[in-house]
Amino acid sequence: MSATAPFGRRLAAAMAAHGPLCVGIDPHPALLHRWGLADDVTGLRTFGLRTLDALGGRVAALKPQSAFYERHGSAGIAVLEELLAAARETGTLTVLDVKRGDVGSTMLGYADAYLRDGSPLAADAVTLSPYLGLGSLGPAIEAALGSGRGVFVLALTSNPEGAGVQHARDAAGHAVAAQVVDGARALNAPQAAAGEPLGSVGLVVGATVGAAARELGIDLASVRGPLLAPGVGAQGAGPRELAEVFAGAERSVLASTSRAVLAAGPDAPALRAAASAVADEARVALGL
Ligand SMILES: O=C(O)c1cc(=O)[nH]c(=O)n1[C@@H]1O[C@H](COP(=O)(O)O)[C@@H](O)[C@H]1O
Repeated sequence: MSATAPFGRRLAAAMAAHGPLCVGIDPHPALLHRWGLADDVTGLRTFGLRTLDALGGRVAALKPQSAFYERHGSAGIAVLEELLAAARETGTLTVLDVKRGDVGSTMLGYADAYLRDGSPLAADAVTLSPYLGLGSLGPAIEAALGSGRGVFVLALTSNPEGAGVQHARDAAGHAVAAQVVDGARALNAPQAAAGEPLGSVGLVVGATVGAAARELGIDLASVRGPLLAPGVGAQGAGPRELAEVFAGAERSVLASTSRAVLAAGPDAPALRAAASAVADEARVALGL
């Protein structure tokens, strides 16, 4: 499939081929230590490249967590650039987890950094935060859609603190998260009308959020875009939670886990076995 095919189409094909799992590359200091690596840029580089080597071409997507690269300064960013380039070579989809959100004029800068052909930090998709207003993300969303890339906008996050903001309702009783969902649905409408299996504007909906979507009157299936579901594994969600949270929207779910798989490393077969077990559980839970 061409690299410029829409992100949603490319992701749907990767999920059909490898199962509905994204593995996060989160080089926590404790994981570097566990893998027998130093908490420095050499350790960081080895950690990411070994994970890519073990899982590249075997999971639907890999999600490097920018924070753990940024904590090593510019040398850490260079390692992230190398990892993204190596993933591009293997054809493995990358979701760069940066959770950016700023005024529109500044979003242009982030769009250029992460969503432009030829940028050293270009990924297939990025995570975005809509709390300066979904409309402020416009420049990044336009850049993504114009270059066959995608975005995942935070809607219902996996952390317990998210509810205070995301469940808040406006005077008409419409929850903040529901407004994010409405925006994503509208942005995906042209791709849905064109018959794409998934739109390129995804949402983040934690696998830990329980009945929140239903209680807030949100129809997740109506988004017609991918639903990145972190919280699987270390944050406590498993197959039962995936089935409960995403009932009716199963085909859109990209379950996401980081530490639960990474802790099986650094041995490549052990990493593969861990990822494949979580992918199988997710597939069964979602009835796919
Ligand atoms: O955007 C994300 O991926 C994300 C959103 C969210 O609501 N919750 C969440 O945990 N994440 C990210 O997903 C990863 C979860 O890692 P584990 O808890 O180790 O599986 C981290 O990189 C988080 O920053």
